[in-house]
Amino acid sequence: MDTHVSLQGLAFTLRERQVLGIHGLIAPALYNQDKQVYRVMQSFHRWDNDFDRYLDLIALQDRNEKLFYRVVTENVELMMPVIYTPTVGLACQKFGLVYRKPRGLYISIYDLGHVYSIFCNWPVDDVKAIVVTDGERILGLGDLGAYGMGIPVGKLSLYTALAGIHPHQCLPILLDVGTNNETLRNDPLYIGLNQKRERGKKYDQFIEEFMQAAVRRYGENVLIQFEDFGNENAFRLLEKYRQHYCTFNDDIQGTASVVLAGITASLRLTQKPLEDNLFVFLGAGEASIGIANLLTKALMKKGLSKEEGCSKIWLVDAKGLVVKDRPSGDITHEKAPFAKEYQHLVNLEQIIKTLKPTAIIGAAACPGAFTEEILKDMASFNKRPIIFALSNPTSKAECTAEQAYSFTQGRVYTPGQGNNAYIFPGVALAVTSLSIRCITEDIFLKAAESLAESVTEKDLEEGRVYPPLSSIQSVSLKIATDIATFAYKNRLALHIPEPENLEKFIRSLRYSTDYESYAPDIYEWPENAKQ
Ligand SMILES: NC(=O)C1=CN([C@@H]2O[C@H](COP(=O)(O)OP(=O)(O)OC[C@H]3O[C@@H](n4cnc5c(N)ncnc54)[C@H](OP(=O)(O)O)[C@@H]3O)[C@@H](O)[C@H]2O)C=CC1
Ligand SMILES: CC(=O)C(=O)O
Ligand SMILES: [Mg+2]
Repeated sequence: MDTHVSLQGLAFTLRERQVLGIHGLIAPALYNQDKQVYRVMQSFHRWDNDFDRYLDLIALQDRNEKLFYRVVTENVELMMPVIYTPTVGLACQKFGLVYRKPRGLYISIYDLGHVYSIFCNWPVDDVKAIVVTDGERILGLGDLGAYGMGIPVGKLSLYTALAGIHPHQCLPILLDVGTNNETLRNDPLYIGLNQKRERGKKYDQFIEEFMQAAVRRYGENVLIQFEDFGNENAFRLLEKYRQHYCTFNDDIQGTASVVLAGITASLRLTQKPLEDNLFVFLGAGEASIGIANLLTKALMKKGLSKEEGCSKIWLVDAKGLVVKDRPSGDITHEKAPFAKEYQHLVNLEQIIKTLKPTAIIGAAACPGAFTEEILKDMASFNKRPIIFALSNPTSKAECTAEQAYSFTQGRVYTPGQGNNAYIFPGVALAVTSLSIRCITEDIFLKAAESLAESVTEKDLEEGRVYPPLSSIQSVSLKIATDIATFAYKNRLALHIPEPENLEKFIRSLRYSTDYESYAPDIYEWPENAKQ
């Protein structure tokens, strides 16, 4: 009963209320969806903090999904920071409080051997996209174990809100292998397994079984987006599965694409060709290595060799500058191509003074690492320094936009959010609409080009290197269409016949927030209920 009553609420017509047997169970007023939107917005603005707004919105998502997506799609700039970063970070930290109605599947290490049967408990048969996490590196907040479920839920909400992928075709999954976060394990509200993280062979078996079960249940075309896995597993699992499954790692590949797009757009302001730039990354993890690799690919497209491309990119990790033969040894396989023959500097201010980069990119979750001195130095070496502070949530950012503007003596512009949310919904839309089974690096390069093209001269004048969030739905559609065109040219799209007009085809598949009719309405609306 409750499901029916809340599904459309006061927007049920009189006839629908009678046919469904819910007449009298809701107040007599007949609302249309516009009026419901008005009520939601009143409620949204009543709160004085975003966490309460988050709770309000996810309660609406549970109650009336179409209304939820209508308000989010119409108010992306206002609502994205609430249902996604930065508020989703806080929501994950407090997920024991947030957890009411489970949205998505929880599969634990104890389900090893029967993971497929857990998939079969999910009541939807035509899932097209899964976002999965094991909760080990939730944004820059570290290991949040089962509390990490907020991330797949938030990401998939954007699949629908930004790309129009049907919500019932999206499945958030939390793989619970324990947590090494002792505070959480002692938290009486914790909802996950109270044990340390499983690692090694058993973990790998679990992931393998998960991948196989996902395909067995939903077919080989099901998209599996890895999100917020710990560094060690993220790279390994991407390498292991990228050729054989329809999968990508958003933190590595989606981030790479969004940052490459931002850099490409920035070059229109600095008027410096890509190959004349020098990049220093703070952090040499999933985000930084992903960006560095795609940037190298873009440099190679400009005619540089791989070595020449890598020579433009310097990494700084927890042990300082990534150089060959440094005392601590440990240059991982991913960092190795970027390790230089150079002295081992550890202090970032000193590194910046010595290397004089044109661009600095922060993805180390070290708040405030781009100090006043670094920002001032960047402004002294460059007329228009390129500064990306990527770490999430905002409390972990290397600097604020305001600091970047004031310490570089620049004008104050409208800050944007350099977030992979500009990329993954468009990629997912192309992949799920046209059955692209292998998501290659070239697809992320194409997505970056497409996103950079969406940046207008007006955006640049206003200091934006990304389109405004208010246009992100049309940007996602353009990215999807450009990827689709590329995929057909390169025999990556399996949907046949190839649609004549790709944009029209993709658009036609998109989710509508209009209500379904549950019964033909034989009654006229009373005059006083009309809007
Ligand atoms: N804006 C966006 O779209 C995205 C933002 N991010 C954000 O980027 C951040 C990093 O994510 P990710 O790369 O996946 O995380 P990882 O855990 O993979 O990498 C973190 C990196 O930071 C380095 N690091 C840690 N402490 C220091 C320090 N004191 N000085 C220098 N380097 C340090 C680590 O060094 P070492 O290798 O030595 O351990 C590691 O290389 C997070 O805050 C995340 O939210 C991530 C993806 C997308
Ligand atoms: C945005 C994102 O994916 C992250 O910070 O992990
Ligand atoms: Mg992430």
